Amino acid sequence: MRRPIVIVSACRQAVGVHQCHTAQVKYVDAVVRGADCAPLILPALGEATDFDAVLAAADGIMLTGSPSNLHPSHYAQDLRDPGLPQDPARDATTLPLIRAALERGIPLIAVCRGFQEINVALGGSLHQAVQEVQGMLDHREDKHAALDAQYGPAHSVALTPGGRLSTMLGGAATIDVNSLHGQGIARLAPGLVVEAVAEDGLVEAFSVAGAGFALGVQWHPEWRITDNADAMRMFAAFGQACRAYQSTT
Ligand SMILES: N[C@@H](CCC(=O)NCCCC(=O)O)C(=O)O
Repeated sequence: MRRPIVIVSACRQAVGVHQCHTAQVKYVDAVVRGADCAPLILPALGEATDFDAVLAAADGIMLTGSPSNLHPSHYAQDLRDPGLPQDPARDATTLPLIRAALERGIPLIAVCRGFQEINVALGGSLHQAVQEVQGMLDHREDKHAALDAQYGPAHSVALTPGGRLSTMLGGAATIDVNSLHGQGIARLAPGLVVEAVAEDGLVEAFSVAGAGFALGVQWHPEWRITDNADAMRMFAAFGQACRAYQSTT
């Protein structure tokens, strides 16, 4: 039997003088080495995407992180800091893709921006700068530190007892996670089930109620995935869900 095909979301950004569709190697590697699936990078074509054709080929979807932010018009707010990177082509690709994938029951795993995209696609909202919200921690990385420090453990999250993520991780109550984001969940979308929260109450992981496998995390399990037993378990469970979905099509 062939490996399940996992669609990996891309960003649209300039590399040198040219516009490119980009997906970081670590996200693609997580699909290969963590989930044992075959990745296909989906360009950020927005409305020009043939969603039916893409979803007919998909056994799973991986929504990646990105330095860019979702445009706040998608959750009815004005843009507070135009200096931060935006990616409207990615917004116009991933938001409809998420809704259509959930309708079809295609397994989803989402990291950081991808996690925020699921919340917004389903009607939730974001804090545009978590660190400016009273009582919240600064969840951003030190951009001057070495990469291993930026992606190293930053804080713990409490997992929902008996929840899908805790169960996936052998009943763990807390895990240490890295943290590289300025935005975060403000209003949780209807239908999302909290799977983990940070010390300041920020929702850091959720699943989608009633969906076969649809898990989003605010942290980066894909970083050095083969060295991270929890991350390998998460992606193995995702790969299993993709194989189960593939067997039904
Ligand atoms: N820009 C958003 C999303 C954060 C995010 O996805 N960070 C990842 C950065 C680079 C990487 O892909 O590793 C925010 O700031 O909240």
